[in-house]
Amino acid sequence: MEFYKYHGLGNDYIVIEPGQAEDGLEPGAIRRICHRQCGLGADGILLGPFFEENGVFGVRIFNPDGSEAEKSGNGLRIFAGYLYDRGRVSDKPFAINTIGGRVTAQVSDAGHMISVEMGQLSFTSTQIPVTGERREVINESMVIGGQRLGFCAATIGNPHCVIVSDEISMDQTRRLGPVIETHEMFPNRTNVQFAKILDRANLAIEIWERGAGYTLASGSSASAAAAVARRLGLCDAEISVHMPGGQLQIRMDDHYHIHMSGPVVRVARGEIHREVLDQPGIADLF
Ligand SMILES: N[C@@H](CCC[C@H](N)C(=O)O)C(=O)O
Repeated sequence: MEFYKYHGLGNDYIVIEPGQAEDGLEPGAIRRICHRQCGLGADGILLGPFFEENGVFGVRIFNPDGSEAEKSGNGLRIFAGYLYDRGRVSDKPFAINTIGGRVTAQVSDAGHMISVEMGQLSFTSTQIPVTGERREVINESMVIGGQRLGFCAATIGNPHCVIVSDEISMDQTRRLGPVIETHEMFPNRTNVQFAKILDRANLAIEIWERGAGYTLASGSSASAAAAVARRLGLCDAEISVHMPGGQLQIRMDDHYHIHMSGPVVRVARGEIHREVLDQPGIADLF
């Protein structure tokens, strides 16, 4: 099975064309390929392009636990870079369909910089989804491990829970992230961001990704955290989001249509051996 690997600020994805995985990619195969020790290792797999109406490119996005994500900011920037490298798009804007909605991508600097119009972010509980009556999920609280945490929730196609805090750390994110990800308030689970406001144009986040765990960067997480910071009146409309893997630039209008841009790096291309997919037991290790 031929693969291409890229990363966006340390958030790494494998691109596989549908023709290379004729039986599709079942969750066990995804877990084996993404496994850091026994497979290729990745924060997810991008299966595409699927060609849809009017030449729009379609992609399916899988998490390393085998679940399917509706959207991924870095995943989409990487997929756009892949299409550019394969000569399927130029430096003009083009559309990509995800199950979380259509986005517009644009490649620049010979495939090193990629921007995506991510769509419109919403804070509405029924869209995210968050349990309970329909409302905007702003400044709510929950008790996690005996600690009361204030949070906001949002969707840009995939769900996010943003906790604004004066102190953020990898340890806290690794400890509380999985508990919040699977909290009963979030029936589809959630991505989690701990966010520290640096000033009106800069925000730092630590990320726990649904289905992937602790990651160095996430485009949809950066979008959600920036939108929450603006909604709370703490930041302006153009924000640099600082993550352990580097920075993404986020810009939004008054209706939370999000524009994101940042770098993508080509890592490798090659062949995934059949025996990776045949390893018994590995699929349960995630
Ligand atoms: N890395 C991503 C998000 C990938 C999907 C996420 N784990 C989910 O399940 O929603 C990004 O850059 O946005």
